[in-house]
Amino acid sequence: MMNYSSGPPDTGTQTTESPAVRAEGLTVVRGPRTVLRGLDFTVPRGQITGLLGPSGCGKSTLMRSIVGTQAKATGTLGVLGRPAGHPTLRTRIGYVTQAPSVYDDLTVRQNLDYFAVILAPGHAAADRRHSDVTRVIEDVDLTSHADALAGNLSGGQRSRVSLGVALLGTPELLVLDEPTVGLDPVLRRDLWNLFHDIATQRGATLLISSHVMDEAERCHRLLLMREGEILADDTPDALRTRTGAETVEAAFLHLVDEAVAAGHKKETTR
Ligand SMILES: Nc1ncnc2c1ncn2[C@@H]1O[C@H](COP(=O)(O)OP(=O)(O)OP(=O)(O)O)[C@@H](O)[C@H]1O
Repeated sequence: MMNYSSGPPDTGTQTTESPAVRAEGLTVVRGPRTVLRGLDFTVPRGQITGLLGPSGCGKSTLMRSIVGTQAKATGTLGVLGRPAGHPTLRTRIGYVTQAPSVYDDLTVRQNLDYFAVILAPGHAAADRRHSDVTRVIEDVDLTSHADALAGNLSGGQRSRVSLGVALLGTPELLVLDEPTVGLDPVLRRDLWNLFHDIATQRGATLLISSHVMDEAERCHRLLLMREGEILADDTPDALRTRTGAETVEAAFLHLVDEAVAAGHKKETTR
């Protein structure tokens, strides 16, 4: 069960400076394991925050907590000024999981039409739905496949249909779990350009997970994770400067070595 405390009361007068996400002591237990260990962090509004770390470090669990679908999460977790999982957040957050959620027996356009009707039902919204769906198909570069069955698409194309669904409602917060896995370099570049457009032109906040370190360089801020803990919460530049490393990847490895050394030190002084 989700068991977040709500944090400071939501006054409905959040300033643009208040972070999109604020976590204090966020802890998640999955099965016998404590997967997130008392995390404190913020995700600033209108920027791209990258969530990076090795496979199994807890990135998806953290994202599921933010979108309100993670069981056994405790601590304080505020999202867009509400406790995570609050019903009013449903239309304000777009979430794309690693497994594409598309209907194989519908075409790309039919998939998007279906979700567009859920977001904006009624005859009066038909024209808007049509233009939204066409815009999104262009955004995710699937115009030439708009009438192809989703079941006949490649893995990367199916992921882009899922991303399109999340972009339909012009959400304030987009949570994207490894959206570029399996994509070729040109598509990855185009998608990152799209992410930047969404942040700068629409003022949306994006939280994007990846374990590809070169993608870290494209983020405004980074949360670097390891084994359920946050190793660093900073800009790519500040991380490189702080560690004296040339790349974020080298900075991350430096921080891992530091954390391991600190762990050893703690063990030997016990
Ligand atoms: N249902 C579950 N029961 C117990 N442990 C789980 C369960 N699901 C995930 N875990 C564990 O939680 C930890 C974090 O998993 P999570 O999926 O959040 O990692 P991740 O960083 O997103 O990994 P990846 O990059 O491979 O997707 C992992 O060690 C995993 O084994």
